Formats: sequence, structure tokens, C-alpha cells
Amino acid sequence: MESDVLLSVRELRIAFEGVETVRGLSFDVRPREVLALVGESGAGKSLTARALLGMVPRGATTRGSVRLRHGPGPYAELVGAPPPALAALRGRRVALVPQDALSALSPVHPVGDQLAAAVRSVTGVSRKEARARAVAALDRVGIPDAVRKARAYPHEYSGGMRQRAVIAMATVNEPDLVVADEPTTALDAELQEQVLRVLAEQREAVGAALVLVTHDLAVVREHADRVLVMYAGRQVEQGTAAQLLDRPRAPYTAGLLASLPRELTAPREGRRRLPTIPGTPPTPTALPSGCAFAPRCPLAEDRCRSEEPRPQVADDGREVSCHRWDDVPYPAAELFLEQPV
Ligand SMILES: Nc1ncnc2c1ncn2[C@@H]1O[C@H](COP(=O)(O)OP(=O)(O)OP(=O)(O)O)[C@@H](O)[C@H]1O
Repeated sequence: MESDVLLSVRELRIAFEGVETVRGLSFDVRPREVLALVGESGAGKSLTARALLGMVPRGATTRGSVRLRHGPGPYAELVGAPPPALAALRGRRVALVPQDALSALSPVHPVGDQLAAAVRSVTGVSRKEARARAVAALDRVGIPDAVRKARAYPHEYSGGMRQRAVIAMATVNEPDLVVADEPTTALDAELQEQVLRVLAEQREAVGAALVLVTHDLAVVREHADRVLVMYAGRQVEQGTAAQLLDRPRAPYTAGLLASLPRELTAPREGRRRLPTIPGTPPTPTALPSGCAFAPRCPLAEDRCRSEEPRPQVADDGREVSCHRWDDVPYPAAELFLEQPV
């Protein structure tokens, strides 16, 4: 493994009662890098994100490898690790910013107490020092009058402030990796932008890498270095944000991009009407044969319906899992403008 890799995921598979919902994902995250996991609902983004913390739901079977570097030391394998080993990593090495801020905070303890407890759970500092770090963390995420607000309960915070407090919680122990699972879904557009900015600032401040789960390619353009596009539990395309957004090579990525408002796509791509990808993603129990996207793909041919594409390395170094990537036009949104909307 390359020495500059912080997190290495290989052939990750997650199944419920024998039905795979994440079907062999491989990717690396380097220190300080922002990797976005993108795809429609049900693609397996949240499950993948949770596997990075050893937090898959009860009843899930995980296979493959998720290895996290332990400072300069060896890598820790999270798949199959005993709960105490996972607990020792969480918060300290890798931390979660969940979708729903309310569920991440206990309603019965003041926010500052919860942050201080998080500090004391991974360091041996005094109560006073933990308290000081908690207040500093709240202050750092832009919570006004942090000393007083530390004594308040989560329900006394506004939605945006609560999300900031959760980011403070995730970053208070300066983890190497932060996993943020759609941290803005419950917020309006202005608050979303604020929260993503705070997350970016905190990531910079503590020097952490970030895995950001989102269904929103506009967020990717603004906040990610690299992108992994997922469909039906598999990788569709993986590369730098610039590579994928400026010239998608997988028809699915092109479809996601085509449905973005004009100002967010490459200049020539957003004209006429906003197309959407026709149809819906398959459920894990009813996957089509061949490429899972074939029934919705304007470029699908017989081979796509019978043979599942493996990731291939394209001319610019990105990985793309599509038999016809070389036939994807530029601008690629053309593909979907032909479809009935
Ligand atoms: N606890 C569970 N039991 C059974 N199936 C599950 C469970 N959690 C998730 N799944 C299934 O795994 C698949 C992927 O779910 P996941 O939540 O990872 O998708 P996602 O891409 O994050 O979607 P969303 O954006 O809606 O959160 C879905 O088809 C879902 O039904």
C-alpha cells in the first residue's frame, strides 16, 4: 500500500440476509483529502460511510477490507474488528457527522457536557480542561457566546447551530478522518452552505481528511477533491472532481450532471430544459443482469445487458465502469436531452 494513504477500502461488500447492497467498492483516501461519495438514494452511500467507522447496522454482514492508518504506525483493519477496538478508533481517529444532528446529541444533557465527555472519553485530561476544549470547539464552529451556549440543551439551539455543534463534536478530538453523511439534508439552502463552510474550515483546522456523502454534484464542485459515483452498490466512476464534473465519461455521471441547474454545469451543457435520468434505480433484490444502469442508459447495447462492466482506467487516469465510456459524447448532457423528460 502507498505510504501516503490514510484510509484504504478494498472490495467492500455489505449484505442483509444474503442480499448485497454494497457490491465490491475499492477506494483510497489520502491525508487532508476530501472525497465525495455521490449517487441517488439507495446507492449504498450511507452504508459505505458507516463501514468506515465500523458502524454498519445490526444484521449487516460486511466483507472486504477497510484499513485506517494509525498515526505513523500500522493500519487498523475495521472489518471484523472487535467492538472495543472500534470504539478506541471512533472519535479519536475517525469521527462521524451524521445526517440528523438531533439524533447525534442527547436531549437530556447540555451540549457542552456532551462535548466535554467526548474529550474525556479519548484523553485523560481533567474535567476543567475538557470543559475548556468543549467551549473552544463551540467557539471555533461559530457558536456565539460559547461559554453560555455550552450550558444550553440541544433543543435550545436552532437547526443550523445544532449542526455546527455536531461538527464541533466530531472534530473536538482532532481525528484524522471525518465522515459526513449528508450533513445538510434537513437545512435550507443558505444554512447548507454555512454548514459546509464550517465543516471545511474545521477540517482544515484539525488537518483531517473528509469523506462527504452527498447526492448533490453542486456540493461536490465546491467542496471535494475527488469523487466516487455510486450506483446500485457499485462504483460507476472515480476520479478528481474536475475530471468528472467537466467531462463525465460514465453515462450515469452525465445524467446526474445534466439535471443540475445551468450555472453549475460546464457552460455548453445546461441549455434547453433540465433533463432528468428516466426511470428509477433498481432495488438490491431485483438487480438487472449486466450493468445495473443499462435499463436507464441511452447508450446501452446488448453487451451492457449481459456483462457487468469492471472498473477500467481511462486515458486521463480516472476509473470508469462502463463498456461504452469512450462513446460518451461531449458535452455529455446531450445524452439525456434526447430522452423524454
Ligand atoms: N438496516 C438495513 N436493513 C436492510 N437493508 C438496508 C438497511 N440499511 C440500508 N439498507 C439497504 O441498503 C441499500 C443502500 O442504503 P443506503 O442507506 O446506504 O443508501 P444511500 O445511498 O445512502 O441512500 P440515501 O441517500 O437515501 O441515504 C438500500 O437499498 C437500503 O434499502
